This record gives sequence, structure tokens and C-alpha cells, in this order.
Amino acid sequence: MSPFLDDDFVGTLSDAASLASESDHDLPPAPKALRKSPAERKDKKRKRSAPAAAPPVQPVHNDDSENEAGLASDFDFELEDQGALEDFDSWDVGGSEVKGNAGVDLDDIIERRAGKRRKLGGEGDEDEKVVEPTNAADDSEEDDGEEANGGDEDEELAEDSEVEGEGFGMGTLDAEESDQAEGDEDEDEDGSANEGQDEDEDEEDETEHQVPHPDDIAQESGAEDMEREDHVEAAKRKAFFAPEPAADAQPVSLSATSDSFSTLSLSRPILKGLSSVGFAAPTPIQRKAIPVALLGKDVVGGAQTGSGKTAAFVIPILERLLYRPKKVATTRVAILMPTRELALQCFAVAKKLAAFTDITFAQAIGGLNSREQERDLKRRPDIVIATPGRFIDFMRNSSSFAVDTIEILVLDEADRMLEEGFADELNEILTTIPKSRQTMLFSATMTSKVDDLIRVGLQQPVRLMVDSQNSTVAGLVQEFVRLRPGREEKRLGYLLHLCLHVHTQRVIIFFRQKKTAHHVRVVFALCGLKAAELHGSMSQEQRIQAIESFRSGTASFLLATDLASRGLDIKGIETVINYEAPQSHEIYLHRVGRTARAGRTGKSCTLAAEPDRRVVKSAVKAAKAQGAVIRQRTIDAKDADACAERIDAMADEIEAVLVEEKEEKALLTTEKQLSKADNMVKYNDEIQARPKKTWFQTEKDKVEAKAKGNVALNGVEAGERAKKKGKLSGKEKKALLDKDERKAGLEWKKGKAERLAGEVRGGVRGGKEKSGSRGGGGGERGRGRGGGRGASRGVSRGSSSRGRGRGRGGRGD
Ligand SMILES: Nc1ncnc2c1ncn2[C@@H]1O[C@H](COP(=O)(O)OP(=O)(O)OP(=O)(O)O)[C@@H](O)[C@H]1O
Repeated sequence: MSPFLDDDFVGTLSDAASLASESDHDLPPAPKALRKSPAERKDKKRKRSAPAAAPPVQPVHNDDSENEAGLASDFDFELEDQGALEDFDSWDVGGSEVKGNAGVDLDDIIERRAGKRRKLGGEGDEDEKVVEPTNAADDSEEDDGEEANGGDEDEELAEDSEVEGEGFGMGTLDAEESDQAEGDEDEDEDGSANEGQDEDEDEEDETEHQVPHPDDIAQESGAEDMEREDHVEAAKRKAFFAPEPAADAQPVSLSATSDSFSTLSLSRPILKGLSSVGFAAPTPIQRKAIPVALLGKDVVGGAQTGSGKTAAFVIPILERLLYRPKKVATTRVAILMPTRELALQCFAVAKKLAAFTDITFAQAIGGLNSREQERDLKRRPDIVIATPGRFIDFMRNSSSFAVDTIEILVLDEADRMLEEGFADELNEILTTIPKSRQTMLFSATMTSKVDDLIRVGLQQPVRLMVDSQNSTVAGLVQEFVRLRPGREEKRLGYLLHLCLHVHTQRVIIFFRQKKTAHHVRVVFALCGLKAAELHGSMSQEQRIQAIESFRSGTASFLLATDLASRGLDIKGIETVINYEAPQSHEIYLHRVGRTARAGRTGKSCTLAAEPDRRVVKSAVKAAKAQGAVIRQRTIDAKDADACAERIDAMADEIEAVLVEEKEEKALLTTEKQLSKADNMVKYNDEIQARPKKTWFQTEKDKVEAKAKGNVALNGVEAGERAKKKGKLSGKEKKALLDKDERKAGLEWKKGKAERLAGEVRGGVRGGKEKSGSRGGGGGERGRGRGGGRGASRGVSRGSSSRGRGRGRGGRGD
């Protein structure tokens, strides 16, 4: 049993120091200890005793033999024993136990309808024919796919369309799509009560049309400007970041191989935890980040998807917490994630790694029972893993949640958290928790834009970038299926063909709109393909169940929006399909990073029509530069057409299923409202007696925040559009079409036919109504700094603190 689990063991800072010199030579010296709790500080003041000796600080291990520019090509994920990892699953969050709002079961509806038709004597047989999925992946690849690692095929993919420009579906905001998307937003599909402002990630689902990401626009803007900017940015970076600790600071461990965790000065309970989940050797980002984080330094870490960033920050946190004062339970660590699923996953991983310690955890995650969470927070757990909305909810409304003791803050998927959508939340959190904290930021697409980072209040952060930025992992094969001009409306036909015959198992398919994901779910169900969907219009229970059914193999396909593009670590995903390219190369990297994780192999397959060209082009270019494997897969037009026809033939049935589903949802909502009203009557006194909650954002604030986000991504007009709740008038639609088209002309190289057609554009536009819009200017990503409460509750540091007396320039608070 770990000494830390002994009931009577109370560690203090001085205990920590002496622990280090205990005879147990396996236990390494203590890392930089955490600040004392307020109670302890008071106690100490009273006694006026000399500060406890700081525990020995470990020099940083900086294995510079590791290739700075790339995930060491020879790095293999080493496992303690292969079987152990097979058992360890990051996404083991007890989802099967999730009860509650299961919502309407689409499969049930489809099954019921099929049963009815059977009874009626074969009517509608057409729809019931299920084509047995066949796995022709290998043939197809050999027949059609050219290995194009730097070869000609992908060259064609990237360049071809530039020449054949006709039919570009660019620059038009399709009116119908726009209306649909708005409708989508307004719907309260499952009627579930909004428990708080924790819809942190829904913004991702509200993507209506393809617009350039500001970063991509930046990429495409003049090279000269960029060069100048690079210089300025480089100078800023040099001043902002602390130099990476030198390689010669490495202590030499004689007892362990240079590759094992035991060289990283970790205590036995942590090593046992690592061993229990099967981690034998640290990954490059872990090897770099753990020693620096143990010193209490701020960290900005970047490494490819699936390279173990979660453990890179969890391990040093656990190690530091082993040396915390324990007399008074104190919440010292907050880990913030942009989505609920990620937070749940991180919670599960951290708990497993801490299995042999007495470190306690709690969740503050949106969509889950907030009373239970509040009860847990009351106990002052050491670590809180949270989504920003729920975190703020507790911060404001729960007297039992103290944040003024937080000493370590982690922002996972930090570049996402720094985006406009989270600006207000982040400001409020950052201005409320103590400034004298250790802050760690991690992402596979970590920004090192200094202005962004200054906002977070980093103090001389150490920048740890493991692989060349924005690269994909070695085990990933990227396929692209080119949809020639005019073939875009057969997109769904191509997808169905792929899923019936090529990528048939453990496939995650990404969509830009929840509506499309849901539509495809109905199509797949009618075709006999087992699929689950995952997007922001589902209750949290439904979301977890969807992941569970995919994880367990009940569903072969997970139809998801970008809600699932970051961080999800589901074992054994074989293929990621992009139904459409995402908005930016960064999101592409996160999406395809759901496969080929932890040294495994995997495939991505992107349907690439003209509106997808910009992102596809960046992906191909980056893959080539990196020497990654890319392939063009050719699907016979006849096959895609056959699938498209089959879907068309199901149109009535699809419609009927959707109508039935809507009716059932309405019924369910009414039932819920009735039971809610019942409860209101029954428990009126108790409800009235509760203190009134203050919300982070009013409905008006939310609309404004959404508009701000839209301005950042889509330009000023789009922001104005988002502010309007109503539908666009015909005149407005036309104005937008014209404007978007003009802009698109600037962004896209015209096709030959278009050039020949000169200014005569009317006919072209007619044929492009269905294409994704390219409209929207490149609004600057200026971030509102307001919104914070400005409450500086920084607590002065005790002897163990990092002694940051300085102001934090540029925080805007
Ligand atoms: N040292 C290790 N040895 C073996 N496997 C590891 C090690 N560290 C992490 N893993 C495994 O690697 C996988 C990916 O880890 P993790 O989810 O932390 O990646 P990530 O870098 O955060 O990815 P993303 O950028 O997609 O969020 C997990 O399944 C995890 O269990």
C-alpha cells in the first residue's frame, strides 16, 4: 500500500522534504511543493516560525537527443505489458451506467415502420432491402488508389481544380441552407432543460456554411506581410518565452533506462499508477513537459494528436500534489476543457493515474447532475476537471466552491479555449482565480501567438513543441476522394458507397452541420448500417450513450459534428471520414487525429469538392512537406450514382421517419413539462427558498457573444446577420449572394469556363445553389477583453510559492 494512503499520514511541506530523504530510495526528491493552504498560512504566521525548507528542486530533464523538430521518428509507445493497455481505455467514463433521458429512439421508429409495412403485405419493400456491407477496401485501393507520397496523383488533386474552375460552388450563402441552419439552432430537440451555461461547445455546431478561418486567410494573404509579421512575432516570442532548460541540466539516473518513467523523478504511487495503465515509457511530450511542470513553471506545450498530452500535464500535477499540506482539504488544481466529453475523459484518465494516491477529484462539467457535482465540490477535492460554463456557474452560485486556493490551471485544447467563443468565460475565470498560479496550456495545434498567450497571464512560460507544428502522425494514411465539378450533389451517394463497401467498421464521420449528421443517421439506419450520432442537439446522456455504443462496437459509425473533433480518445477507430472539409486546417488535423493514436495506424478519407478545396489543398501541401502518405481514391461515378438514387428513392420514408420522430419528441417534451409543473407545485416552498442563481450570460449576452464569434470568423456582416434572429428577406439574401460571390472571386482562382464567361455570371450562379458558401471576409480575430469581473483575488504566496509579485501585463483586467 502506498504510504500516502495511510490514514494517519499527514504530509506537510516539511514532511515532504523529509520524505525525500527517507530510506526508501525509490522515492525521488520532492518536486516544487504547492503553496500552503490559507489555514496553514495563518497558522504559520501565528507561530512566526521559519519557512519550511523548500523541497529539493529537480533539475530539468531535457532529453535533447530527441529531435526538436519532430516526434522522434524512432519513438514507439512502449507498454508495460501489451495486455494492460488493451484494458486501459481513456474513454471509460462509466457511460453504460448513464441513465435518464434517452430521448426518442430512431431505430425503434424505423423498426416499427418496417414492421407495419410487412404487416400490410410487402408494401414499401424497396426501402427494406438492405445491401450487405462488403469490405472491398483493399481491392478498391489497389484498383483506384495510387500511393501518392509526393507523387503525381495528389498533385493532380491539388492543382487540377485550379485549372478546371467551372462549377465552383463558391461564395454563395445558399438561402435554403441558411434557413435550415437557423431553424436547427432554434430547435430544442430533446426538450431537456438547460441546466446552466455549459453549452461551451455548441458554437461549433452552428457552422452554417464554409467560411475561411482567420488563420487560413492569414496564410493566404501576402507573403511579404507574413514575413514581416513573422519577424515581429519572433521577436515577441523571444522576449516572452523562457529559454527551454538546457540538456546538461539532466540528472543521471543509474537505476533506470533513459527511456523509462523512473528517470523523471516520480514517486512510487505515480509510477504504480503509470504501470497499472500500461505506460512503460514517457512519450516525447511527457518527457519534456513533466520535469518543467514539476518545477512549477508555466508551460505552453504542443505535440501531435494522440501523443499523450493529457498524461503530460496530469502526471506532474499528481506528483506535486503528493507533497501538498493535507490538514485542510483544499482545491488547488483546475483543468479546463472545451467539451464535456473531453472533460469526462480527462477525469477518467486522471483518476486512473492517481489510483495509488490519496488525491481527490471532482467534476464541474456541463450537462451532468449539478447537485451531485456541487456536493463533491463541497469536499474541496484537490483537482477539479471542468468545462468553463459549469465552472463559472459554481464559481458564482455555489458557496461551497472556493477558487481562491487554485494554484495550478490547465487549459487543454488551449488554442480552442483562446478563441472568441470562450473569451468571456475565460476572462471571468482568469480574473477570479489567483494570479499567482502555475498555468499550463496544451494542444496539438498550439498557438504561439504571444498576444493570445499574454491574455492567459502566463509568466515566462517554457515553450515545449515536440513535433513540427501542425503535422499528422506517422501512422496515418490520408485519402482524398475528389468530387469533380457538378458531382457535389452526389456527396451523400459517395459517402454511402464508402461506408457500404470500403470503410465499414469503426468509422467516425464528421459533418459541419448537426442537421446533416442526423439526416445521414436516418439514411444509414434505412440502409441497415449501425450508426450513432453525436452533436450538440443531444442531451448529455444521449451523447455519452452514442460514444459508448460506438466504443463498444454496437454502432460501426459515429456521425459527429466538430464537437467530437478534438481530444476524444476512443480506441481502435480505423477511419475518419470528412463528409465535407472542415473550416480550417487546424480542425482537419484534430479530426483526422481521432485515428492513428498512440503509435497505431489509421486512415482518413476526405470527400473533396470545390468548396473543400482550400482546406484540402493545405492538408495535401502539409502532408507532402512532411512526407506523409496521401492517396487519391477514385470511386466510380456509377457506384456513387447508384447509392444516390437509392437514397432518393427513400426520400418519402426518410421524411416520414423524421416527422414521426418530431412527433415523439414533442410528446416527450410535453410529458417532461407536465412532470416539471407537477414538481413545481409539490416542491414550491423548497424551490422558492433556494437562492437565486446568477447566470454568466443572459440570452441577450449569448446572442451578442455569438455575433462576436461570428465576426471573428466570418466578418462584420456575418456578425450582424447572427444578431438578427429572424429569417433573411429575399432582398437581403440576394445582396448576400452577390457580395459573397464577389468576395469568392477574390479568394478563388477562377476556372477556365468562368474566365471565358467573363462577367456573365447569372447562369453559373444558378447551378451552384447547393454549394457551400465561401462568403465572409477575413475579420480580424480581435478579442473582446471586457466581461471579466476584475476581481483580483490573488493570494500572497507562502514560502513555497513561486513568488510572483509582478503585475501581469496585457491581461486587460
Ligand atoms: N506513455 C505512454 N505510453 C503508452 N501509451 C500512452 C502513453 N501516454 C499516453 N498514452 C496513450 O496515448 C493515447 C493518446 O493520449 P492523449 O489522449 O493524451 O493524446 P493527446 O496528445 O492529448 O491527443 P489529442 O491532441 O488528440 O487530444 C491514449 O490512449 C493514452 O492512453
